[in-house]
Amino acid sequence: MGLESSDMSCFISDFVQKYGGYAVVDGGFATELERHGANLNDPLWSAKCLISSPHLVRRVHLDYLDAGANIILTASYQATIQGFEAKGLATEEAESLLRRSVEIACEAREIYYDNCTKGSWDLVENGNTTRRPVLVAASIGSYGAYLADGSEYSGDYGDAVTLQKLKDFHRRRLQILAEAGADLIAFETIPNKLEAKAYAELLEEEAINIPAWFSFNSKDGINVVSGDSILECASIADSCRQVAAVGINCTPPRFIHGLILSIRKKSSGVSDEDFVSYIGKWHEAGASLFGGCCRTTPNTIRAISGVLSNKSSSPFKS
Ligand code: MET
Ligand SMILES: [Zn+2]
Repeated sequence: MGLESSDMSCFISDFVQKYGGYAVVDGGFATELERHGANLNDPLWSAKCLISSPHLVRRVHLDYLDAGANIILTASYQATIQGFEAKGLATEEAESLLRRSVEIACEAREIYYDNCTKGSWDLVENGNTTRRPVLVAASIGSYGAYLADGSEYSGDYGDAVTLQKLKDFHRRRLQILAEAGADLIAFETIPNKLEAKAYAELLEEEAINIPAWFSFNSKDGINVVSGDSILECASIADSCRQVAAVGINCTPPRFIHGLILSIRKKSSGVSDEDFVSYIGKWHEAGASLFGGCCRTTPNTIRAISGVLSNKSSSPFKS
């Protein structure tokens, strides 16, 4: 898929507008892999399953689709060429695993579509029934995720990590994932301004022709984890023509409302009840993409999907 630049920045808003004013994103991928018995105690974390158990990756995508997600994120969050090479894989093998992460998500989507009993997920559009669409977002985790030292939650990479170093680190993976057949790129758990800038510059330099979303994480509800201003981070995203949405992930639900108000753009987002009790407020604050992250499960997503579909039948402020 390739889009004109104006189509890219409106891609998410057009999508949510067309399908009821919101979209449901999946929840914790690694969390659900572990629930199925995967041992992710490894520098590759969830991406380890791309090597050892691709069937489980497909299973987890299907769990989230069955739970009502209509945007699923690939298992590539912690999949990096450098990380695979550190395991002894050749560069070509590493690159093909990245492509595989997108293919597996697309396969799960096909299986899901095939299994949908007619009527259950159909939307009526201009009098015709259409299939409820599912988007595949290629996940890109931050440099800190590759380091596997928790620095995606501090945003502190040290002075040696420059803008150029981050761009060099991310460039090839971004190129591969953008050409692998995903509908969009999901940059997740962005902990600082520097990395947001690196992504924005790479999207431009590489002329990436699918849209992207930027998702930051926060531990105080005010700034991103590094202490950089969420507003400054969001404006880096805003000024990039390929960025179609800005949001928050892997952040305690109690912080999300304030952050949405700060960002004033689109947002994605731990007991299930807790999580779900916030959804209406987040929607009213202007968010339109709702999902989970670590420690959320298909049950969380089912509950979110339920709340939103009930709400959309009543007048909804946005
Ligand atoms: N999409 C990734 C996952 O759910 C994001 C993790 S945030 C540390 O495993
Ligand atoms: Zn997370």
